Amino acid sequence: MPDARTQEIAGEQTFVDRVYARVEVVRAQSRELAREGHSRAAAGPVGALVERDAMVRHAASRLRALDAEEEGLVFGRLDFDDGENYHIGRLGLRDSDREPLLIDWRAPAAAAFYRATPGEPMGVVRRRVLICRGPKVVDLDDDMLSPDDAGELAVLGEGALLAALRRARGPHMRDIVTTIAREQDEAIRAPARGVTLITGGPGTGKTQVALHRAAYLLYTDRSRFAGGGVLVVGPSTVFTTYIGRVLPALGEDSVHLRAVGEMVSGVRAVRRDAAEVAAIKGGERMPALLADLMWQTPPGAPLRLRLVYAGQVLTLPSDELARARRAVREHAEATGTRPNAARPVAAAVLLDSLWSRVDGADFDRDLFDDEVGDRPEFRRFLAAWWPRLTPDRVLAWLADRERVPTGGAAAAGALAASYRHPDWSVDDVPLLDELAGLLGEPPTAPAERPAGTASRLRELTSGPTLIDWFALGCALRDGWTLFAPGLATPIALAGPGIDNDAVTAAQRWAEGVLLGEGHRVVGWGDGFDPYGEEAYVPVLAEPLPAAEQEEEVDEGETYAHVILDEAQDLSPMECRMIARRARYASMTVVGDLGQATHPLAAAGWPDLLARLGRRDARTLELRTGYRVPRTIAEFATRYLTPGIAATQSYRDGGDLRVRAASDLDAEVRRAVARAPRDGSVAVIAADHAIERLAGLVTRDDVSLVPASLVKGLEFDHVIVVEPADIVDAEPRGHSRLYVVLTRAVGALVVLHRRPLPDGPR
Ligand SMILES: Nc1ncnc2c1ncn2[C@@H]1O[C@H](COP(=O)(O)OP(=O)(O)OP(=O)(O)O)[C@@H](O)[C@H]1O
Repeated sequence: MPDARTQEIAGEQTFVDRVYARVEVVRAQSRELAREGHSRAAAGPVGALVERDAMVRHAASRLRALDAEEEGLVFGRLDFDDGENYHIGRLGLRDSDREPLLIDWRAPAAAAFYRATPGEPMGVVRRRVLICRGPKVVDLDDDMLSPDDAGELAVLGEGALLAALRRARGPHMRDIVTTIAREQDEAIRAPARGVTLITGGPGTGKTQVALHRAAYLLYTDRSRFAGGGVLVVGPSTVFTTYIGRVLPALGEDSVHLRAVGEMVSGVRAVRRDAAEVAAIKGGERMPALLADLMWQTPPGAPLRLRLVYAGQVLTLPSDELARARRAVREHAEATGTRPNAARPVAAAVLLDSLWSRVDGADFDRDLFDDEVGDRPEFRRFLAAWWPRLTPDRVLAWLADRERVPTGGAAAAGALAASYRHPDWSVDDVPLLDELAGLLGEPPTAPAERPAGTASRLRELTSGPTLIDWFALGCALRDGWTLFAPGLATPIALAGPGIDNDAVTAAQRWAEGVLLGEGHRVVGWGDGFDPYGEEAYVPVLAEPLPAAEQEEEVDEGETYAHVILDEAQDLSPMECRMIARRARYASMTVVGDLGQATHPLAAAGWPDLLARLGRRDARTLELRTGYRVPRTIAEFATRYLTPGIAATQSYRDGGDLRVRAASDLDAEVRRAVARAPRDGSVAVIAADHAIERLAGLVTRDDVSLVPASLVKGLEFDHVIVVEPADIVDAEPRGHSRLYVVLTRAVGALVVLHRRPLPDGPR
């Protein structure tokens, strides 16, 4: 006769078998849908494409979700006081009658699974965690929530939680969907709008909450968040790799997960600059400094312009060219024109200077502009004197002390030295991003610009909006066709039959549009439309003053929700880079001021929110630490910044060994050799010591990690080498050591030859 528990397990197994059978049916249906979608597209007309895409996308994502959830698909059950019960799983499923079979953990009905307590049972009498291995139920963990049955429970699902915490850590973080704690659930399900600030000490589950929140938001409003995009930003590539599997395991692969060093496409920076350099690059003065730098004379620009016109030698010497460059900048800044769009302005200013040197009243200014402006030698000079600038090209000028007022010689030297590396640092990335916006793109030249229209189009391409063409076509069809800036297709058509009134009306209308773009039309002339057909093109006057122009909105890469992990460390420049992508986004900001190590880390959360351009946030605090056992946490707390509350460890015990050693290298070798073979092991030391230690850490299964890269990571067994070196390496060395000492899940070995550092004052 099987005991009651075995019977219960068997009962749950029957249910889980039903779920898996249903999964197979749905999987087959999804495959069929995908196949059908493909065959319809192969056979059908173009119109079927849209339908096909929607079908295939839906089927594919369903299939992916089902594959990802193979393990532990069903993990919970709630029994209510009215006799009802239902099961909770990683995804929602209906049976063949469309009745709910399994409730998605993110659904409102599943919230009670994480939140019901004996004091506030929410109608739940029993909360059951199913412990499964694949499709097999191996154990159950019940909480009876009726006060009569159980009294006060310390923690819901304690058995399952302890089992999860004791499990050896691997190279990747695992999701916690089975054991989310109540305070964590409140943070995960907080409303999407505005800013949600989630704080808590090391190991309180902030990263887990951030990732589960991303999955939750996508579940609650998929069209908004999948369409607009969700961005999760982490401190390093090591970190994003470590957490990279959690969202796919939760069935979400549409979230953009990026390290700060990977926010600019084409750049993958992993190296951090020394604190003094990071403090310059990340600082509030940098935007103004870059905005000045980009107008400076590019290295290698020609120093003199010499031309012969009508037998006269016209020369612009270097001081005149410097004056001209200032004039271009003034004009461009007044009209909101960015450097890469300002070459036509540069051409006009140079032609002005050259014209002022022409001797004789018989020459015509327009003819002069057209003739000289189109000369190859003038074009070549212009391209060299006003080259197209790229962010990396301008950023490299920061290494030139003559150009950059950085303060002391030591700081300037350190800044210059930072650019001797062959690669960019993480601290350079926000600067590259800022410059990309500041420099702008050059106006795209029409494929074949008809001769003689150069001067007419010149001002069109120098305004704040890139204008490729603005033309009124009258030969393309019977009527008129109006083309707007940058569009190859017409924005308005009229016809049939061209009469003068219609053309005049169209011109007036076009002039109104152009005025809105900040240009005054002084006449119309012959030109070509985007198809190369003859058309009227507007002859434009100077752009109107900037104040009367509409502000340009550069959409760039933006998201519907942005989640920032380890946000305490974001410098002002990093915040600007993120804020540009979060222009229309709600945000989740996650961090711990006790782990702030960046030299420009914000003094407090209001300060950080202000850097992000936000003011108010709903704040949720996580108080229980799930990673670090108490003994280790207490040791680490001596390096915690005064005034910040220590985290309460959920777990007792922990294995802490602090050993003074006269032969540190021998001690490191010994500690590595003795480290356990199961679970993850790391040796952590000051960055400058890593190369030396590489020869001592000979086991492949032991990671050697520089202190600057351990943020957000965890290991079962941690060996910390020479804490005093870690503290001395940077201004916020105590916080760095605090981060290092809070990485251990099971055991911490601290090896030192120098005295252990004192705590911060
Ligand atoms: N409810 C939970 N159930 C099981 N494990 C949990 C739970 N909450 C947190 N953990 C585990 O605790 C560890 C720490 O979580 P996490 O890394 O999210 O904390 P953190 O607050 O981001 O830490 P840090 O600030 O040090 O980076 C992880 O192994 C995580 O899986």
